[in-house]
Amino acid sequence: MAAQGAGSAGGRVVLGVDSSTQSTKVLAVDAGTGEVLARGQAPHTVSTGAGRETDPEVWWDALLAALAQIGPYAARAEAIAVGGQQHGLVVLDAAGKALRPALLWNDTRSAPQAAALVERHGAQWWAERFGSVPGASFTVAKWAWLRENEPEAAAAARAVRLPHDFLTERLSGAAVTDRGDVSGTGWWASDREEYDEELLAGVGLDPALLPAVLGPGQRAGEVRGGLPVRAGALVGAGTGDNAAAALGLGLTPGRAVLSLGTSGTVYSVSRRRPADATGTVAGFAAADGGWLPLACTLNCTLAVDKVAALLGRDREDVEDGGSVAFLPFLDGERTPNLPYASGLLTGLRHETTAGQVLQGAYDGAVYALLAALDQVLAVDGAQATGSAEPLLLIGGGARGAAWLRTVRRLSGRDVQVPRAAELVALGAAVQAASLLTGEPAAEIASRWGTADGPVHPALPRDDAALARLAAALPLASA
Ligand SMILES: Nc1ncnc2c1ncn2[C@@H]1O[C@H](COP(=O)(O)OP(=O)(O)O)[C@@H](O)[C@H]1O
Ligand SMILES: O=C(CO)[C@@H](O)[C@H](O)COP(=O)(O)O
Repeated sequence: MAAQGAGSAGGRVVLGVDSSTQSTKVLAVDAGTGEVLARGQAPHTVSTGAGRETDPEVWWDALLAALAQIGPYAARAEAIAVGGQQHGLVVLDAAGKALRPALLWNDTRSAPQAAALVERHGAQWWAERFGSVPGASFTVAKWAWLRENEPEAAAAARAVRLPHDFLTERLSGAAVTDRGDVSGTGWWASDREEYDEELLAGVGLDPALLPAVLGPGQRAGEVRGGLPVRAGALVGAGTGDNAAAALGLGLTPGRAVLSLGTSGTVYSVSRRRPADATGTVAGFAAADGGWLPLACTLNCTLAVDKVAALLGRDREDVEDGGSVAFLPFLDGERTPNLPYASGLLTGLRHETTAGQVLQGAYDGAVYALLAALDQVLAVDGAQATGSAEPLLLIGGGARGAAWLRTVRRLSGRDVQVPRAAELVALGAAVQAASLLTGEPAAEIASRWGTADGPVHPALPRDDAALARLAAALPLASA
């Protein structure tokens, strides 16, 4: 499609979708100004107990429900794109029906398979070839788990997808993914930017079952008939949720994002391909052609909300002081790689208050993310000039005063909170608008002012709290 530029964008409607762990959000956005015209949201159900699973039909129904909430904008939209939770394993039959619920990124049952894959090839091999050392979250470990535990489901698979691919295919009929999301599978070689057939053969996955990988700016196709979105509207390639938010923010090297949602993530964009053999920093690809070094935790807003509920307190009802160290690893942990860990509370005294325990959970939830911040920024290396720039704080937790104060206290950095609340959906809308007008995504994000918002000045860094957490960590690994 020929580039039309900003002038042609005014008054035209694009849709951005965020299909994350807990819910689907849809924004209808004016492609010219970035004004959010309407918003829809519908919840997902996630299994509890040993695993974390969601039936992909739940995502599709939630997308339809969220679209129903945006009134006439669904039918008016000229383009749509989907940002989705990363890594999830979706196995489909020949008719496109899920053979079993999707195994989600925060399902740690695949930890032994991840460890075996790293053992088989070595961490250095993984880092150099794939940019990441796979942990339990990576799709390749989930596929290995499925083959070992439910071989009949693996054998029956006629298509293997990521969550956002599943939705893109339902919208357009196209079996595609993008380089951002595919980089979290563990079977896409980031050094060559293609599926790694040797690795796929080793894990018994036929490459024919995988979607085609679209490059930046490529489109998946058009919306098929019979859906609430106008038939013929353009469908973007979509991407993983973190890559979508980076697109939405118009992120440039040297600026870091801290996202507080079901997962905690810290990331930046880089012109250099990441290859961290320690496994702390995952070497994802960005949706615009660059790279997205990222560290991710399993225990963030849900863990802190759970602790608040256990204490019978509002999530904002925190108190300073005291001597506790709280590692809220309620779901096991990914950063650091402790999939079998559980929550750990140390330093309790008679004078400890419930508010201090709750504050301890906040501290423990951001500790590892802030520890990885410099490593994430270092990937772009000498060219990264803006490491003193404010941290961008996004995700549901960015709406909370206690989260904001915790990040300022433990990072010792200025923190900027974009006024735009839904950066993943907005990033998907940026991709859709870029497809429609032919403008680069970064120009659209800049015109829309997506990162604009107040900057909260740094607080003196609470080194005592950080030291207590550092001392507690070896106990969680025991
Ligand atoms: N006003 C708020 N203050 C603090 N936390 C909030 C607020 N609103 C939502 N949250 C948190 O945000 C989380 C959801 O964040 P979100 O980024 O939407 O998650 P996800 O993308 O993983 O589905 C909830 O678990 C909740 O704890
Ligand atoms: O696994 C990762 C990143 O590698 C997670 O960030 C998922 O992409 C889920 O995101 P949220 O639902 O928490 O936004």
